[in-house]
Amino acid sequence: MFDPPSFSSSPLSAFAIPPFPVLLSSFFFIVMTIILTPYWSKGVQRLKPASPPPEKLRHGLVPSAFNEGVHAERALAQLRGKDQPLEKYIFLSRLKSDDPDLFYKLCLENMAEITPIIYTPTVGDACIKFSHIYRRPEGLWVSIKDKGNIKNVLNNWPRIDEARISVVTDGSRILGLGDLGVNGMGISIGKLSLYVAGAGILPQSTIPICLDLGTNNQAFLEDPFYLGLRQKRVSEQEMDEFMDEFMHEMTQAFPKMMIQFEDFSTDKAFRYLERYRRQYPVFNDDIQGTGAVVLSGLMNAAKLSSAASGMPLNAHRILFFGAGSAGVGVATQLQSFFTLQGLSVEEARRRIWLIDSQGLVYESRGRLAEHKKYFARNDYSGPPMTDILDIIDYVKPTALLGLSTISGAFTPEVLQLMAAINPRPIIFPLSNPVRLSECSFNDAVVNTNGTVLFASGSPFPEQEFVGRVLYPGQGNNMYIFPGLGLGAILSRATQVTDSMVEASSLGLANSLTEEEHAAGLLYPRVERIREISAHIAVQVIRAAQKANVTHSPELAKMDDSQLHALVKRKMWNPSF
Ligand SMILES: NC(=O)C1=CN([C@@H]2O[C@H](COP(=O)(O)OP(=O)(O)OC[C@H]3O[C@@H](n4cnc5c(N)ncnc54)[C@H](O)[C@@H]3O)[C@@H](O)[C@H]2O)C=CC1
Ligand SMILES: CC(=O)C(=O)O
Ligand SMILES: [Mg+2]
Repeated sequence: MFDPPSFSSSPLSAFAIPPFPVLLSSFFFIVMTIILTPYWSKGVQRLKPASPPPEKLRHGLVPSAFNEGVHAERALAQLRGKDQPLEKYIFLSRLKSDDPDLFYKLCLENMAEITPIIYTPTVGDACIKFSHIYRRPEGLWVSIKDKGNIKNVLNNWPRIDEARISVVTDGSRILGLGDLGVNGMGISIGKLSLYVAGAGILPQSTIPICLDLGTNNQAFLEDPFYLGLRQKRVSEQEMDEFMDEFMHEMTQAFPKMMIQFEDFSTDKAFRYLERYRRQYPVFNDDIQGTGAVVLSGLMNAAKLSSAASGMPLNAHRILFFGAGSAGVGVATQLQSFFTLQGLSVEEARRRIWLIDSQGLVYESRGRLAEHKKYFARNDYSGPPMTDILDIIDYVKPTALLGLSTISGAFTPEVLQLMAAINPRPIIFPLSNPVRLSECSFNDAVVNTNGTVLFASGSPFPEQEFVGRVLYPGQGNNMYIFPGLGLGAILSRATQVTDSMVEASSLGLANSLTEEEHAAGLLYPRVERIREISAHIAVQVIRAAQKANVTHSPELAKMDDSQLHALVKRKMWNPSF
């Protein structure tokens, strides 16, 4: 019998000289490796999915008549073929993870159609059902159980060096829907999709973050599908300790990160904005972003209203229905509407009235929450005034702004009374989502005989009235945060100052085209969001430079047109 040669019989066999055939084949292998390596490595590189692979390599992997342009139309037809908004949301969410370029191409080309699906109002339903429609991980989850170990959780993020912007929620007040616990992740995801679509932020530099600090939503605690901790919300002290660690570790793990706080319940919204805003680049979208977007729309509306009434701009009277983080945030920002007209800050404060769940907010009413004190009236001391009609009669507002979450609170009588005292009443029902809006556009048009200057938080369709088409404005912070965030990132701002927020608002207000002004719009058309965000980003960068909070000396040397060109160049575009 032939015995195969043994190379392993002695401990030194690994060093023994192999027989000739083996030597020959090894030599052949080495030569071929040297010759072919450049081709193989090129081939491997060419197979990388970073840029679309050449058509040749796709041969056989796609059907013969496949064409990207037609495929985009196909995807849009698939989207439109779905009946329910939530099905559309799920379809788009899947598309975003399968093919981000196609997803963002569709967003950019169909902003007015897609924004209400990935954002308000549908994102509200998606958040309510988030634990039921959940498919795959997206974003970063940090829970109270991670306290003391947050650093390691953050370091698990796969693209740590690229991270530039995060939207952080604790889910305690999602839109006007209350405490949705970790289901709030949907709002962080939705806002960041708008950062990408609206301002060209690189998709891979965004991190949606949801903090799991328990929930007081009993139905969720009992729901077997609920994705969060089964415990009530932690105490204020425990949350403070958690937040201090979280914010510190965020800046350690992601030193170039801008942080947007989103949909924290009112007490926490004010608390954590105040606690961190001078230490980290952070802003609160509900307080500051909403303030900026409403200031902008109000500036445009007040001009039209004053043109009809002859009333000077500084004589407007603003009544807020709702005095939470959004109401008080907007009221604070609106003071600059009056100071820009020459009033002192104190005079500006006196142009503003608040209503909360107990009626008109005034000093002698009794104990007031801290955030309401600044705007509490000292010129009324009678019995509590609780009826909105009585309050309108007393204040005689030119503008009525709703941030209350009370659906239908602006009844036909309220709207008619506003129209009776103003040739062009300003009515902004800003609560989200649509079903919580204080009134619909149709109600506002009909009950003011078409004179209303209208903006809502969620979108309403345009209306025909007496042979004219009337357009509703969308007074939503989505017009502000993409440009504000982009400006802050590009200037490497160390803080988001009040002046940067105000600059974003003025930038938005003066971004309307002549055609938009002629159509009576209060906000630019959403299809122009990229252009608007670029314009806002330039104003924000300039404000950051003036406030001396930037780390980008090269931008300071540019004139405005160079800076604008740079901002546009920096915007990511889907390649499809
Ligand atoms: N359009 C936009 O861009 C934005 C809209 N919002 C919306 O604003 C709404 C309020 O948000 P937050 O201020 O954070 O909520 P919040 O719950 O802190 O404030 C609600 C306010 O409405 C008052 N209110 C409740 N019931 C009332 C009643 N029956 N009569 C009079 N006042 C009543 C409350 O006292 C409270 O002052 C939400 O629907 C949210 O979606 C928030 C941020 C941005
Ligand atoms: C739009 C938004 O931020 C909100 O409704 O909370
Ligand atoms: Mg919000």
